[in-house]
Amino acid sequence: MPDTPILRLGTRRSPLAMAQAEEARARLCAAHGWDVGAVELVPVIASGDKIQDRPLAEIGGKALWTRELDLWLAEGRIDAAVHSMKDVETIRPDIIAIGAILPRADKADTLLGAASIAAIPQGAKVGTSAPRRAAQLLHARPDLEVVGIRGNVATRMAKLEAGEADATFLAAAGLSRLGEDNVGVRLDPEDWLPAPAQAAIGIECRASDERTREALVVVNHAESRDEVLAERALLQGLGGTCHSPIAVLTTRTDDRLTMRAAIFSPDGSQRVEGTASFACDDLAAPGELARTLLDDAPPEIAVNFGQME
Ligand SMILES: NCc1[nH]cc(CCC(=O)O)c1CC(=O)O
Repeated sequence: MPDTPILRLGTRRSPLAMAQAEEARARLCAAHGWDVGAVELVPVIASGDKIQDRPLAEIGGKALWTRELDLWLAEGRIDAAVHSMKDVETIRPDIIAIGAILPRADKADTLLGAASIAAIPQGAKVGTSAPRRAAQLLHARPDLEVVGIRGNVATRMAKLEAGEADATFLAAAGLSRLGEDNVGVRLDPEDWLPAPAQAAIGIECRASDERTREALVVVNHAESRDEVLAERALLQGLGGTCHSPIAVLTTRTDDRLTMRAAIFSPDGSQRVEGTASFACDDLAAPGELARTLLDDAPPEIAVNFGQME
């Protein structure tokens, strides 16, 4: 093991964050031929991890996951930081760059507690704090009751066992990265649209740090990056915040992306959907799709859009 690591990689401390950081480390070491000691994992406690009992949207949004790691990056205490790109704000500080997007995993959500959305018993309680999952569910099943549920994957599964809810959702990617591949039912992303950037792990660094940028670009997965940047451009165009129910599925054929996006009113009663097909590096096209969706959106939807984070 080298005495000093080549790269100090910051991460949140939850089991899922640590698993993602291990994956990032393994890919970096394999790509560069480094031994495992070359990448030091530096666990940092995020504000979002300290507050577990209130919905994320209520306590300050996505910045709760990035603020501490951003600070550690800015101060040079770490060289890079691993994130679930789904949790990273659309607009980032200028000093921070996305150095790599790792190969994206399964974008699907998993349903726990019922065999399908249709099979959830009439009037049942479904636990989720995600505006997209709540609105998409109520759109299909207005009879159901959505109850807030937060915490890491293990906590949420325990809350389901304890009867706090009859069913809940977890991202298939998170479950699989925790080795929980055999729980629940995978919801086909064509029918149940995922969140922007779901299942994508990003590694950020200081924009000015050429040495780290060169180290990270080697593990960048170009196709995944195209999708993630396109979905983030859609979010930016929509002025979406953590209160905005936004669902999107991007698929690729050769060098073109096809994006299907839907926005909802929080109670699911209103839904607007649109599709666009564009060259994989055309980041203006998702912005245009966003404008089309907003033009069609009734006030019940629009109220949660068109804002900055
Ligand atoms: N909202 C929390 C969150 N952020 C990232 C994941 C894991 C899935 C991913 O990598 O996108 C999860 C858990 C979940 O949604 O079940």
